Amino acid sequence: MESFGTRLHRAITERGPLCVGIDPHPGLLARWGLPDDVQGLDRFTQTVVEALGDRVAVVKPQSAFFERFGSRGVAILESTIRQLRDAGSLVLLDVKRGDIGSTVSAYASAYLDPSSPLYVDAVTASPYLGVGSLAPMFELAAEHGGGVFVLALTSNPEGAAVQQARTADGRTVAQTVIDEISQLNRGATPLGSFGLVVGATIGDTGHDLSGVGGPLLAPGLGAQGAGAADLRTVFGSSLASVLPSYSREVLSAGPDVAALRAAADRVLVDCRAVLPAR
Ligand SMILES: O=c1ccn([C@@H]2O[C@H](COP(=O)(O)O)[C@@H](O)[C@H]2O)c(=O)[nH]1
Repeated sequence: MESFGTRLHRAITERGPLCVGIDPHPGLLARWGLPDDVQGLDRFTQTVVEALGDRVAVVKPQSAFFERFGSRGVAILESTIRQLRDAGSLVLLDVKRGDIGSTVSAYASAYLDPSSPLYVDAVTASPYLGVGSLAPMFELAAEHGGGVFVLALTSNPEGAAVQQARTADGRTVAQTVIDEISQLNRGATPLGSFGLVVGATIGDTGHDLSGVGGPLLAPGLGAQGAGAADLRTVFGSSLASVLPSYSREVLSAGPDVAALRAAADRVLVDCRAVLPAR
């Protein structure tokens, strides 16, 4: 079975280095002329699937915006995941899960076991109960060709106080996460299956990302203020591993399908101007 890293590498080669998030904010639903209810959510996600499912390498539904409608919202998330995968996108579910290991096993089954209704190609995970507590996710991902993106240096301004705090050995908390994930990817080619989340908003923090060997998801572009040019400052010599991620910047072009496609094409051109050819 092909690893997630191999599948992601191919998707990026074929479709370009871009992840687009599905974040149906109430304000976006209103802007699209849709009600803030389950029908509005369904119409919104159907439109994004139609516009981008067959052209963007990775689509990242933000689970919170589906969960806020309860079981009917989660049912729409399930069908959205299936439709995106059928259309050829890799689906990265943004859920930022993390807990003690025995509970992480259940999260792993929920998202990374192919028999689950919420089965996706990859998930986001929080390492703040210890990177080791995420081991059940790493194991199930490896078994079934899935991926895990672990938060390292998040795009929000509050993240730095925790993530850039120094540990007893002098490394930052984030650097310890980076180093542990680098170990997991050792020897993987062309790309490891274990990624990191590093915000495009954080500037030059001096962290060493050169040995990660897996994808570096870069949210914070567009609505949070970072632009493609900021990727150079944040990632330096690791630019070749970056997967830029945009949500509101692209989604605000809807509901017209052609306009959504044009917005995704535009941000991809911006990113290609900065990232090495892949
Ligand atoms: O550090 C992080 C980690 C995750 N996110 C998520 O990405 C999108 C960003 O949406 P935009 O509309 O492009 O701002 C959203 O789902 C966040 O929860 C992040 O922003 N930063």
